[in-house]
Amino acid sequence: MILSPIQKQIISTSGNLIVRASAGTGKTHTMVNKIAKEINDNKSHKVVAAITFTIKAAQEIRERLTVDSSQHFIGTNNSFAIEEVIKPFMKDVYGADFDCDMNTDYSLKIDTLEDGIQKIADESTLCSYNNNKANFIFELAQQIVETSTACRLYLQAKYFKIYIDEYQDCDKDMHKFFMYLCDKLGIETFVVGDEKQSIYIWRGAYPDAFKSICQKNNFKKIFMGDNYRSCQQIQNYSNLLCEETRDLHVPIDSIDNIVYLSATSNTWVTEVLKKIDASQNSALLRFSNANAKSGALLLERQGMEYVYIPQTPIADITTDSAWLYSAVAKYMILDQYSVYDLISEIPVEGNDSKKNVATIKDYLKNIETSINIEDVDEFESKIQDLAKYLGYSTRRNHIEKLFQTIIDSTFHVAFEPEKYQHIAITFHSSKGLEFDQVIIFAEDYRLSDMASIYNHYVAVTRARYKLIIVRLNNYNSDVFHNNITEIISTCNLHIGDVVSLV
Ligand SMILES: Nc1ncnc2c1ncn2[C@@H]1O[C@H](COP(=O)(O)OP(=O)(O)OP(=O)(O)O)[C@@H](O)[C@H]1O
Repeated sequence: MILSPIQKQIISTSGNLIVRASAGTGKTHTMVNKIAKEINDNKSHKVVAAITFTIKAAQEIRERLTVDSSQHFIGTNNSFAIEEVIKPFMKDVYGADFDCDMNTDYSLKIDTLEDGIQKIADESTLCSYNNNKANFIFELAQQIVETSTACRLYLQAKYFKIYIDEYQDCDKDMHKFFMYLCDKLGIETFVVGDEKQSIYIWRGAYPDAFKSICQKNNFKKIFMGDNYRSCQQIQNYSNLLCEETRDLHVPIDSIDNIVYLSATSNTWVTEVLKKIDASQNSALLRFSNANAKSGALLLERQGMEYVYIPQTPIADITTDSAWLYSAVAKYMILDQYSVYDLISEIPVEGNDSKKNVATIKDYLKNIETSINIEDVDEFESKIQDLAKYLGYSTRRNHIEKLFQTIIDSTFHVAFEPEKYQHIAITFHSSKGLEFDQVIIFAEDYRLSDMASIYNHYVAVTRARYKLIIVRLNNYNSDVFHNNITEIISTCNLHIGDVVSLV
């Protein structure tokens, strides 16, 4: 892929930099190229930290990097705070009692920093606050970095640059921590994100933090607006949703790529199927799993095979063994997933895994045998053997969820959604994905606040060339309709100028 001039400019800009990147602008591609270049140019012994929100995104960066990244930290924001600050330096601030191995379990809740610290002392477990607007891990990491000289010297001596992806999803505590590393410790920082794609405000994400970096004098700013994914009409529609991008609207001749379809709950399926090209892929994106599931069923009944991609029982596990459950499930379910794939998922940021392939294979064979005889006790003990070998702890209820995920084949599609041409999922799980055609429902986006507008923006920008917005005859759809009409009218346009009304 040839880099665009703006992508090249981002790669060659040194120093602190914030990139505001609209959907489909190739931000991951650009960040990976930038990291590779700056690692190559680096003449010191120092390394970089590439920080993302999910293990999957971190793996994607590691896989895409064309340079040796084994000495560098590539991992999630939480693992950075835990592995680089809390685990090594907690004892420096809170005493030798904290020189211990720590697990994480974010389903365990506490109310205060003191309670959380006590939990670490008593159970060696890092948990999370009941109040999801506050972040225990990053509050603790902040305390440690501010108090421990050794911690500060360590970070300054080790890192020449920190890259943070999806910054709009950072909460206040993460933002404070990362800005401390940048402003107080002088570690060069690159952040990329898009406030318009902030779909986690409900769980503490604070897009104003991202916007506030744009006001900082010590950061250069670049805006990426060229969407390589969506056709011009879909770009226009998405750009009209937020004030900052409204001036990117480009007049076009045809408005057939977005269909705004009024229907009833009895007629929408027939009407949608008239507009969908069966030979191209498509996704039905809904707010709730229940609606995604029932929508897929209705579409399927009328002859188009839509596969509902469910949330698996293991998806809500929040301990640090979560990756292991997911990897074991993939190993058992997917033909193409090998022991090497499982090993590549071990979250050992900055270090190559030293685990023995043959040993892991033996453990996996034992697990497979226990599944074949459907013996959950035996399964538990075999999972425990593997987890212990890899240095992880397990819980009975999590193992039961894993067992259920593997033996109930209805969950298997969730491990290879790309195999299916037409899928139905929640729009939260569509983040980062793209489809030729996307079907959404007006009732899922009231557009009465920024959180709802951002949700709509993310869903809309998943589409390459066709977007179908279904307007059912109900109150929420009417609220959507009134708000979208008003938003579009602020640009002196009428809804019929922007979408094709059916
Ligand atoms: N310079 C380029 N030339 C052509 N295509 C590009 C270029 N950069 C990115 N693309 C393509 O644009 C699409 C969007 O890229 P990518 O998924 O990396 O964007 P993104 O910014 O991460 O998107 P989002 O934030 O919406 O998930 C991809 O299909 C990618 O291959």
